[in-house]
Amino acid sequence: MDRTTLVQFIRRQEKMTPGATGEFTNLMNEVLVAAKIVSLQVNNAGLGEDILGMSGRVNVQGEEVQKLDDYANSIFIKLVGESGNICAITSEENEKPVIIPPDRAGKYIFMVDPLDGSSNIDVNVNIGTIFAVYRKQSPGLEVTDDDLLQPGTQQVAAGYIIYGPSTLFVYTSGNGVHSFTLDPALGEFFLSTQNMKIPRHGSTYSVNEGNSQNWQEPQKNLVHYLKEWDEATERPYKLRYIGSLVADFHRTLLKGGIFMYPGDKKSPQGKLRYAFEAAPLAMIVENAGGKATDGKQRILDIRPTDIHQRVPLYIGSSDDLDRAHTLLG
Ligand SMILES: O=P(O)(O)OC[C@H]1O[C@](O)(COP(=O)(O)O)[C@@H](O)[C@@H]1O
Ligand SMILES: [Mg+2]
Ligand SMILES: [Mg+2]
Repeated sequence: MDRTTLVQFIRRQEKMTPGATGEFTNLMNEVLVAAKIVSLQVNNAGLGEDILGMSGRVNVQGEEVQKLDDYANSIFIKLVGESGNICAITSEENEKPVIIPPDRAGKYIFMVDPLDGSSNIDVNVNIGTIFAVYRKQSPGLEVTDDDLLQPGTQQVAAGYIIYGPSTLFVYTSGNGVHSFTLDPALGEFFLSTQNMKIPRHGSTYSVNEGNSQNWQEPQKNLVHYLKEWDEATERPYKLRYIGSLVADFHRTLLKGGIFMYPGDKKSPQGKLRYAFEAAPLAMIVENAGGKATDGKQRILDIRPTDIHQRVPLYIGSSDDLDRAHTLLG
């Protein structure tokens, strides 16, 4: 393993940006410290402090909040919010944006799904954090919708952390996708893979087939096609579905294939959130040579109208996405 640390790597990349002031590196340093703290808690969940189970709260999404959701949310908001580089934070767990007082604010905006894969917290299956960084767009000190509701193309950086057998930090700032592994003994993330590229096509599809009775016909036809035997077009695909977006996406990034969370008759916009899940992963997959759409349009081109907007998500290998779009019509 390369002994380049995550901060060294980010500082080196930022230095290549004309006029860079080091603020971005400072911000990312707070993100990775928050990730280390959450990783410690996740890896020791069940030991000592009672961090498992429900918090008794229901969030703006109408979902029961687990204690680890709340814990991760508080850690990222506190550390990133106090970095001095942020003017606002939006979180899947907070109905309203957290606005930083102007005397302690900076030029970036941080958007976060602090704990992704909540249904897997108490069964010791991979969970994670997904985040995005934007620049403040509006002039002056006030934070406006122009700052909070930006299309994914405006992301300065995006990344995710996977907490599990090893804690991985995967990240892009538009110059390739790079992964870092946490050395728990040293408490440091070290570079493990530079310039990750997703295979042009894979052999797995990833979707919750339990929802199939609510799918529209084109979605049903697509999954039926993927499951049919046809050696000439390398089918059938194998089904792999963990129920943690970060883990299903990470496998797709490494092995190729397609992950889908479609809209359906009950939830036309699907389940996943644009700002905290779809847009960050879309920036990553495109920087790795893959594609991400809502079944029709490029995810990154969508301008959200609400910070908690949901969007159908099709993401993965370029050939598999092209095949899906042909069948979805
Ligand atoms: O249980 P379902 O409907 O298949 O949904 C699974 C999806 O829900 C999620 O857990 C939603 O994310 P949160 O856990 O952050 O709410 C994704 O990680 C996962 O892909
Ligand atoms: Mg999530
Ligand atoms: Mg979450």
